[in-house]
Amino acid sequence: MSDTLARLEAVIAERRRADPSASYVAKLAARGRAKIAQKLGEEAVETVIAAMQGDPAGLTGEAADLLFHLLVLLGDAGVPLADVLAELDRREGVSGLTEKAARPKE
Ligand SMILES: N=c1c2ncn([C@@H]3O[C@H](COP(=O)(O)OP(=O)(O)OP(=O)(O)O)[C@@H](O)[C@H]3O)c2ncn1[C@@H]1O[C@H](COP(=O)(O)O)[C@@H](O)[C@H]1O
Repeated sequence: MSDTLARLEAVIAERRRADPSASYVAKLAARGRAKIAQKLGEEAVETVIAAMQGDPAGLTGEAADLLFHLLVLLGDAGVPLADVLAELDRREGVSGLTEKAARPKE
């Protein structure tokens, strides 16, 4: 599964340098990080809507759009996918409830 994401990360890194008139990734990169972040937010909302509508096919497509735009944003920010996956690995087996209970009191 993460092979697919790793391949997509590499494609995005390469396409960032392409002609914006021939590449969606290059066009989005040229518009800057705020635009990329806005697109990610829009895709997140569309994902939520598809889930709440009980539309599995729609949710699949929107989730793919969401992951793609997340990789575009990570690439723009210079954060490797491997770092995100390593963070998930680090959390593996630690209950979210246990982790939350162990947080310092504010
Ligand atoms: N996985 C994707 C992918 N998923 C979604 N999208 C595009 O993301 C865009 C999102 O749709 P929207 O209607 O929200 O976008 P929009 O109308 O362009 O947005 P606005 O200008 O209105 O803000 C569409 O243009 C989709 O085609 C993707 N574009 C590219 N890829 C991958 O990236 C590779 C490189 O793409 P290019 O950079 O275009 O060559 C491709 O080979 C694919 O592997």
